[in-house]
Amino acid sequence: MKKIAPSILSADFSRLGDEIAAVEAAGADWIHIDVMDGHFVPNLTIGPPVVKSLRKVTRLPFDVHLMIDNPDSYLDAFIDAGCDILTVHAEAAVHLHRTISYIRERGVSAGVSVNPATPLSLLEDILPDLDLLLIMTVNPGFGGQQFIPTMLPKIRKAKAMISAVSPRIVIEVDGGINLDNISTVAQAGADVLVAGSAVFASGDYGLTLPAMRALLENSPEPCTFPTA
Ligand SMILES: O=C(CO)[C@H](O)[C@H](O)COP(=O)(O)O
Ligand SMILES: [Fe+2]
Repeated sequence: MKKIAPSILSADFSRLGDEIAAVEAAGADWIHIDVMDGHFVPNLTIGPPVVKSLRKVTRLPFDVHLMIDNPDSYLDAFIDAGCDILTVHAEAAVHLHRTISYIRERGVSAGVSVNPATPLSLLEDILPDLDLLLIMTVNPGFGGQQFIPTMLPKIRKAKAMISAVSPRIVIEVDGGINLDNISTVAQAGADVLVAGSAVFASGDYGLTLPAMRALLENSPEPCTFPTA
């Protein structure tokens, strides 16, 4: 089954615990947590202490998207804070294979994200070592941006690459996903759909998340990872 991962970047930061509980009640599968450092991207968000305190609120998998330079310096802090999936940007990690290997050695699923301008070919040689490939469909840094339509063929290409090499790898798509395009994005090959503003600005999570689920229900590709 395809998964929906609301991004708390667009939640009310003064009530993050309640917001997570509300999207869980409405049917969220994962909680997507955007970490920004003001260097790799021009925005600042949250760090390990916030992730640690949110860990008390839910047992849903925490899908932590690191948009930070020098991610190796912070892997332990986010793993210790309780993330289940830890994704670094290919553009930010100098020794990407070492970084991924370390995340997996620590018992956490390892993801790599690529910006819209970064070719998938960059990952060709390490693809079998990934658990998750996160394709950015906006330029990272902010919620509420428009999906970049030229990313659709990139998702299809990623699906073909992964099917040939290691079909267990999950494809996650992040940026500008809403009720109008979620079905198309899923059919292109996305297993996990991140949605921030489309969920949290919708006013009624109990309507929006089931509506997204209904649009995904005909999606043919199973996603069995992780099971928590
Ligand atoms: O990584 C991100 C931005 O860098 C966010 O996860 C993403 O933008 C989700 O927000 P929205 O669905 O509003 O585009
Ligand atoms: Fe994200």
